[in-house]
Amino acid sequence: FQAWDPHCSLPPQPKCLQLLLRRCREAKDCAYCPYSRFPVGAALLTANGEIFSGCNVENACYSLGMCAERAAILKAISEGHTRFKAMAIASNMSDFITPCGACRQVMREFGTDWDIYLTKPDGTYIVKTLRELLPLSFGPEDLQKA
Ligand SMILES: O=c1ccn([C@H]2C[C@H](O)[C@@H](CO)O2)c(=O)[nH]1
Ligand SMILES: [Zn+2]
Repeated sequence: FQAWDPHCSLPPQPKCLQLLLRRCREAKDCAYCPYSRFPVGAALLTANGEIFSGCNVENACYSLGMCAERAAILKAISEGHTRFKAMAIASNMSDFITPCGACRQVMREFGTDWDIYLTKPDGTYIVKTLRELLPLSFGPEDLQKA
């Protein structure tokens, strides 16, 4: 199922964006977070128009918990997708949810000019590029500079 026209380089169109926003809210409802009771959902739009979602998955060994954003990226990579257009993130917080530093770095591995939609439960959102979320970042290209 193609959620979005892969030949178009513009941001997700309204219909696709609504789907991306819905998919991150649905993923949040799957969160396994008995320790923090802080459910998060993410939905990742690939360059060919597919959506991969993820939720946070915690563990009795607290440090082994995984964030929703990385769960979505790991699912997409594992199914052969490495080019991403956008990610939407949802939580139950009254403010816009914003990804942790570890997730920003993992997102950055796959480019700096894709869009991250930070949402609130009331359905409002703000959009930031990865470059805005992680300025002066270190990435794969930098390894060639030594
Ligand atoms: O952007 C975020 C912020 C937090 N969490 C998770 C990690 C942990 O399971 C819980 C509380 O930090 O929320 C995410 O998945 N994504
Ligand atoms: Zn994170």
